[in-house]
Amino acid sequence: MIKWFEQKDVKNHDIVISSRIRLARNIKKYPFGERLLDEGANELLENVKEGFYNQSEKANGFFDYVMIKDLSDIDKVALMERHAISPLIINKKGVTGLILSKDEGLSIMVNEEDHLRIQCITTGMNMEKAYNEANRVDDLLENYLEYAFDEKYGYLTACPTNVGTGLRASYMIHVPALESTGKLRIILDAIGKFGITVRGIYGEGTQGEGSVFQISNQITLGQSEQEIMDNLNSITNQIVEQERKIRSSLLAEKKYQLEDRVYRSYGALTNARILSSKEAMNFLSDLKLGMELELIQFEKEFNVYEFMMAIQPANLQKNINKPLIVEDRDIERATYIRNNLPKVNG
Ligand SMILES: Nc1ncnc2c1ncn2[C@@H]1O[C@H](COP(=O)(O)OP(=O)(O)OP(=O)(O)O)[C@@H](O)[C@H]1O
Repeated sequence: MIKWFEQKDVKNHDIVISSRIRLARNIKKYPFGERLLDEGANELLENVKEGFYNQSEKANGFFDYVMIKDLSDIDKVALMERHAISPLIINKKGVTGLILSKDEGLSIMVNEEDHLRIQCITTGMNMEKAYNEANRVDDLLENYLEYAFDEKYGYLTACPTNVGTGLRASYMIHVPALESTGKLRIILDAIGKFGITVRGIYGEGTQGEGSVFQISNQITLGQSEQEIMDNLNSITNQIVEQERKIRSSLLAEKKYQLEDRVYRSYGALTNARILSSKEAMNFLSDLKLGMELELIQFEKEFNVYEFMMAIQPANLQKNINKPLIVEDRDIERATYIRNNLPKVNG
């Protein structure tokens, strides 16, 4: 089955890498957060699993279930690098579980910050699809489990910042033109006023890498799901428009400098013997931009974002099938890229 990030031809796919919806839900009969002890957490996990698999006739064969503690450290981090689980659940002590669709687009994290974190990721700018899918799983679980819900406040959550809809909508964007011209900072400062926040490539507390960032709603209370998504869509459309405008003017005014940067990055990727993931991300970001502006063409089609994930520390170790210390990883990363990057045309 193809993964969510392997799908193509979705709106604004060049700039918007993916759309994500996550719903925070809790079950009424269990204590929230740290107050939930292992016994209750185990029972809750079994309940969720049973509820999900019994009600979704398609679940068997389309979804995998694992306890996070049963995964190796590399597998955990590899899933995080592919955005299937959050950094938080990796380090969380206690009983935590994951139900994950084969395409890795739909997941239910159990006993993360909240009892349930339902997440759907789709490729490109397609929040509606992400929302519909997450909603379907939410309805299915709600048939079986009694959620903690208050008439006045909405869904109750472990952290008050998620109360209400419990919804976070987010777009992962690649904005090299805005970043390199210093305009990104200005935009990011301004969008806070509209209740939108910017996070790094792996969410809260992480940095942007290779000009990839995530923008999401901060407010979950006092707005409907549709309002939250409309607000984020309108800001994202403006960011996409600005990024396109700057790309066009760079192309018109600094084509050679841009072309030079793209080819230097290609040169480094195909010749370097040691590459950190940060360096590789920056070079790949230049290639992505170069391809989209038709400054560079490859002999065969390739998805730069998929490549960006493949060279992250844990996924790299999985791809070459051996554990490595940092120094060796940087050498293997350079080798992996040299061996797998397609050749340029002409
Ligand atoms: N648009 C997106 N596409 C792919 N992955 C995403 C996207 N947005 C967020 N993620 C991933 O979701 C995970 C959690 O991100 P983040 O911490 O921002 O969200 P959260 O679930 O809302 O958490 P919290 O409620 O603790 O703030 C991270 O691994 C992040 O990379």
